[in-house]
Amino acid sequence: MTIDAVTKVTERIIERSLESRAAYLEKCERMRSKGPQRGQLSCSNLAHGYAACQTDDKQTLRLTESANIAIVSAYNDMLSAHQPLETYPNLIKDAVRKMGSTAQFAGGVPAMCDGVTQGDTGMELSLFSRDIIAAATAIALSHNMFDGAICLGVCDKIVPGMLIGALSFGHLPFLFVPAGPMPTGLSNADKAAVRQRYAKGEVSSETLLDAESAAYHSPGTCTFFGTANSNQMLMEAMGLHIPGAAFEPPAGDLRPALTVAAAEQITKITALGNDYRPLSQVVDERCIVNALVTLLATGGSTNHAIHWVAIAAAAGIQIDWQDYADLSDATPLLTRIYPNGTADVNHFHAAGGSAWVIRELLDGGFMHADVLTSAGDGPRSYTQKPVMKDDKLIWQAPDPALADSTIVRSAKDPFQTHGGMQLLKGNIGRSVIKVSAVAEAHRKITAPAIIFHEQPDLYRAFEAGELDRDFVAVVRYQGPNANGMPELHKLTPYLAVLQDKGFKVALVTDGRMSGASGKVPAAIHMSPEAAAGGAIAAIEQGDMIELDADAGILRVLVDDATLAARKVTMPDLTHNQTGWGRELFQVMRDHSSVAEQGASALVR
Ligand SMILES: O=C(O)[C@H](O)[C@@H](O)[C@H](O)[C@H](O)COP(=O)(O)O
Ligand code: SF4
Repeated sequence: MTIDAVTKVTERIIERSLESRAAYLEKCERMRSKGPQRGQLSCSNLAHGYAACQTDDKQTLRLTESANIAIVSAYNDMLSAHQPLETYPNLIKDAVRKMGSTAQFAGGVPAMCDGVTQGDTGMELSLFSRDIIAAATAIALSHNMFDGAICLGVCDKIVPGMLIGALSFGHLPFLFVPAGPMPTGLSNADKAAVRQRYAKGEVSSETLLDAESAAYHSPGTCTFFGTANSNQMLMEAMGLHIPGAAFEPPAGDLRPALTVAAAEQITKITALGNDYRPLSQVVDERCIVNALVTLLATGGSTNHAIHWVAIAAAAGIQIDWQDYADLSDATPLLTRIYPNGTADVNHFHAAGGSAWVIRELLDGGFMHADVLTSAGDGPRSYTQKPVMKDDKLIWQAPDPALADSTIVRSAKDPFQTHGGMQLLKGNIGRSVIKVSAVAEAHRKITAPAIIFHEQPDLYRAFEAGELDRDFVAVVRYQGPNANGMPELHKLTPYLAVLQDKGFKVALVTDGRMSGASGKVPAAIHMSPEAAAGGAIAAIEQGDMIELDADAGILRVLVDDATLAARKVTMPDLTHNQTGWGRELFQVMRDHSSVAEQGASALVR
């Protein structure tokens, strides 16, 4: 039985989405009704489609009795989280062939590492790379040779982009296959401490590099609960993984067994069999609410206040930040994983992991239990953890003896009675803040504004000693129309040093923060953005800004008439519109929707 607030928000979303959802489902039915995809192709199309296949595969593909599975992969050597994916396609092909079906590597999608681009120009392409990934996924699937698909991807914009692209083929079933976290190295807290010491000039860049290299040291996803690991948690909650695939490490025999299990499962759930599970039926309004509740219960990435709006829209479902806020008010915080605590995702997994969270949310009535999933039998199957027993993959409940109460809590005794995210309203616009990572003492601040138009301006002011005081950093012209809405996570060590010195500091921006950003209160995704004439552009040096995260208030203490009468001079933004590929993204900056609608140039 779902609790009232979850039911209320779900019904509100269904109501709001009636028309768009019906149109989406009609489109998917139109694609399905044409029958097995390759059966619609001409002889020439089909021959081209299997020209490079092995002879026995060609014979199988000439017929339409067995499934042909698309593999779409975000493999590259740049993302530690994606490097292990290199070997997965052949594992999948062999497993599918053993099922009497075929699999083809349908296409690759690009994947950017936000850790490599953080604070650098490349970060200005990051958000829009999600839409490029969505389009690349559609290009891979456009060959219409397929009855189902497996998507290999993990990181920030990649899973959202692949899911948006997959939803354009909602008549097909999909499974998402990750590679798992890297082993724990230098703890996230120790890494952050070295960064702060570097910001204060106390250690050399050599020492900093040693610390960063000890934190990020091998294949696998980085171990903070940022956007990538939030993706994995939400894929479990939406039933788009093989249960428990999220946080098993890349090494060892479980990971390949889970990948083979995904290959076997996808061949069973196509329209050619009798257990058809199209993506359009899995991703419905209740599934989206299950994802939001799980995000809020785990203090997941604020980027999902943008990505899941775009994903929902791709399924004809309309959600907004009030939905997040109302669900957050009703959802208990069940985990403390860095930046919301000191444990990392490996510790979380050992303490019970995704299975624990989903069990607590289902038992507490916070998640819809009666929904279709791509594997198992509804979300309840995702309350089990995979183990190898006598070389066989089986699932069992997490061991209660391992449930470390500093990392995971029951819904009856949570860390907080409300979730990790808050909607902020006021005379500057609408923004969001992740409260799960901000200490109570720092959630309320009234202080003068200091205006910045570029991240380095803040570093320079810090180094010049100009910031040793209470202030609210207003970092603007960082929205999608301005420069592609980069994450401003490089500001964290500087602001954290000032907070540790005892100053009351906060950040207000129309840009983003990383899912790994934490202890400094940051009102982000300000809509409308400065470059679109938002009120954030009219804030002047010294204006008093009031932020009350718990009350959901953010305002500049200037009367409306004065604020409206202010003349705003738009800074010259042309310098960040060319170089390092940015000229290729102008059309996306020009046509992006606002953050609260998913900040997309493709999905509406
Ligand atoms: O949203 C996220 O989770 C971040 O974009 C993350 O993917 C990025 O890599 C951070 O920069 C990591 O944190 P550090 O920069 O602190 O290593
Ligand atoms: S989690 Fe972030 S930093 Fe780590 S590989 Fe993925 S994108 Fe890069």
